[in-house]
Amino acid sequence: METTILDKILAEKEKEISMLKQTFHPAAAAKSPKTSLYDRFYHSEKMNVIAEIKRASPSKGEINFTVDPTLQAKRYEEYGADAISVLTDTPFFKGSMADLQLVRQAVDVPVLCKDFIIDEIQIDRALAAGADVILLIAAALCTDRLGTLYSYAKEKELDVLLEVHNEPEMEMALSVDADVIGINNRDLKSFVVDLGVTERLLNKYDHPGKIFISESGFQTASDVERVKQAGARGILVGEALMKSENISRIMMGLKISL
Ligand SMILES: O=C(O)c1ccccc1NCC(=O)[C@H](O)[C@H](O)COP(=O)(O)O
Repeated sequence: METTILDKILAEKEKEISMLKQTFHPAAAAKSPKTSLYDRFYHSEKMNVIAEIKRASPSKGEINFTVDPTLQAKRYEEYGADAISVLTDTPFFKGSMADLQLVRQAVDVPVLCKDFIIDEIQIDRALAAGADVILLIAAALCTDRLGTLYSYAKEKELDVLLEVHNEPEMEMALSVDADVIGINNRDLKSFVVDLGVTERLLNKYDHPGKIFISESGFQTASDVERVKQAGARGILVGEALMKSENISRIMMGLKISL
């Protein structure tokens, strides 16, 4: 079988985790009580925007190497971001946990540690760096491990954005009773981005109690309108914001009324 980029990323993560187990010793990091992502996003009257710090990606190469994460995060918050996602993977996205720490210090909105989490120690590290939310990707885990890591994060009072891309992964998310489900429009194996993925899955799975976030590929207000019509209450946007010289204008287009 062909090795995909996700396979390569996960192989790197295994190495990173072995190193981490030798070097990182989690102190009992206490999380300050905050409104949950679910409650925030549930009550909002505008499309919830998770704005991403994304220096590079496997599909696009360099996006913005020279970004100042502190300044970028402050701009995102000022122009209405409801949460900030920080890509902390280094080999493939050129991000770091240091980026996450800087963002944490700069803003009050929830901060998402966007990484490829397959082990509890990565959750401990995200918590220690100040994350409020972690990403779990169904495509990277079997259902049992997904459930174990989901419960582990929740026990530590972290919110979880559980990412899916197709029907079997949506079934996994529902089986662990995830309350915030991300639908990635990008196929992590082929890199094809299609907003129709959100439309198809939300047409099929009608779960009024869940918050659905549509991820990847947003450029214009009409893109956002499409996923709003499908039932998404939030979007996750990286490249369009990272490449823009006018974040305020882009953000205005994204924050449509719900
Ligand atoms: O973006 C990639 O090339 C990529 C490749 C492999 C795994 C994950 C990848 N991206 C992570 C994301 O899901 C996006 O950063 C996020 O949804 C924002 O997408 P965009 O607005 O299209 O930059």
